Amino acid sequence: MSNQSANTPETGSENSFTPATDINAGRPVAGEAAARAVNLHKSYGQGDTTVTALDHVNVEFEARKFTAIMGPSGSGKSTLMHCMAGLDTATSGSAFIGDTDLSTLRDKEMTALRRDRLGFIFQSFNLVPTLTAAENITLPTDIAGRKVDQNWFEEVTSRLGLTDRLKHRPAELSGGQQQRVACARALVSRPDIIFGDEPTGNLDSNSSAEVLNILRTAVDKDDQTVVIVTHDARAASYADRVIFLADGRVVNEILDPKIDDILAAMTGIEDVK
Ligand SMILES: Nc1ncnc2c1ncn2[C@@H]1O[C@H](COP(=O)(O)OP(=O)(O)OP(=O)(O)O)[C@@H](O)[C@H]1O
Repeated sequence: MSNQSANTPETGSENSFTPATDINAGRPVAGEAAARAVNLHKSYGQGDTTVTALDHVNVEFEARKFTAIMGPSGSGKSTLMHCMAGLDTATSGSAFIGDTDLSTLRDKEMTALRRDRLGFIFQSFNLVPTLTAAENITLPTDIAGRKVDQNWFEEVTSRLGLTDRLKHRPAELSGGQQQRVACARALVSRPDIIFGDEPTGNLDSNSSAEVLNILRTAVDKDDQTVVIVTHDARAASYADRVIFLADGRVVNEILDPKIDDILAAMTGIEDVK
């Protein structure tokens, strides 16, 4: 399927975008789900001051695909990603990684799952300033007490153009290089799923394209699953699928997204609000 939502055939035709809620958006994916939210609900506060960040979300993230999550500010994107990645807990409902319901895990099991199966890339890089690039990249593997796969380390760092930067500390690297170090750190342990929260948010367009190409390659060549939150239609156009949130609900999705379709969908959602 190309260039249109599975359920909103009008998406993508010029001037004909209908900003209606797509009731099937977030429906079960065709292939195996690497992660899924089942009736996931997250609220903050109580009584009159309750804020609903996620409103009973059901969504699947297909294995070996690149999914982008978009939506207006405050629509629940980061909350969804953080609940899916075990970095935050939902008020009710379940977040699954593969067949594992995260709400059933004890702290130690959650730590092991995050370490063994998930990779993270954040907007703010989150590198340790006193360590070199190489040390930052291998830190999670070192902490886990595991041996770094040296061939894979060399492959990843060379693909990321970091070979001659490995002895530098973060302060001696550009923003784009620091984000590539953060990507290498997420890739080097070969996680099943890489979650990125605005992974290109602090980068110029060249560095953004590099990082997005790396994530695309992780899916196309290395059979990994990538899920990112982004505000940037260009970044989202690297994905196989974009899901759109509004007010804590999945309201639309586009498969094989093109930039214009993404922009039209975003405008539609903002107009409805
Ligand atoms: N710790 C918190 N306490 C209270 N409300 C919160 C908290 N964290 C998030 N929220 C609220 O939950 C809602 C969803 O927030 P979230 O950060 O998931 O949105 P977002 O779509 O990622 O926004 P942005 O694009 O601005 O980063 C917002 O209304 C936000 O104000």
